[in-house]
Amino acid sequence: MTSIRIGNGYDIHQLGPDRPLILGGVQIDHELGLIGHSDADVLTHAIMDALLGALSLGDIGHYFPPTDPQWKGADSLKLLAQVNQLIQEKGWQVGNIDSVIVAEQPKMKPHISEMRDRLSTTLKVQPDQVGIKATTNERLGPTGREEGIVAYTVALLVPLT
Ligand SMILES: Nc1ccn([C@@H]2O[C@H](COP(=O)(O)O)[C@@H](O)[C@H]2O)c(=O)n1
Ligand SMILES: C[C@@]1(CO)OP(=O)(O)OP(=O)(O)OC[C@H]1O
Repeated sequence: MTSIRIGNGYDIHQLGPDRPLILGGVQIDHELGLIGHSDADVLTHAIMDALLGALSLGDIGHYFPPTDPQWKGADSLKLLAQVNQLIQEKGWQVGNIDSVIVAEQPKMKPHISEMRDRLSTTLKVQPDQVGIKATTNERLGPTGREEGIVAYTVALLVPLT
């Protein structure tokens, strides 16, 4: 019987005007926001894919199709709560997750503590089980040109106790 499972997740969303910038469930003041069918919370999407991937359960598009009007403007933290429920029903829980946000602007550092609080509450774990880091892309490529924001996540699952 396997006693740990690992998964990884990646997502990218385009930046544009007249959209909120929501990352890890936290709305951040910025002149541009992320474009998507849902609230386009790229960090929470990467986390969901990492959790699903750890149990070979497919990806978020399978559970929340971007073609389904039900998910228009969806609060991604609510989707994460559903994914967390699914992994718990399968007998697993989050051991820890670690994410990187790639964004030229704005500075994430002032918001990371609140993101960790919101995500850990949703995942029913402690904030120290949710790592979030940020980096610029040194002005290189689409993220460096501020055309979008990327997030990567690695997740470790342990048996539910
Ligand atoms: N959107 C961002 C990007 C970076 N940070 C913080 O700045 C540090 C330096 O970033 P470099 O890309 O120049 O290496 C990084 O370690 C983060 O602490 C940030 O808060 N928000
Ligand atoms: C959660 C969903 C729901 O439409 O969000 P989107 O904003 O479409 O974002 P994307 O990461 O392109 O695909 C995931 C979707 O399942």
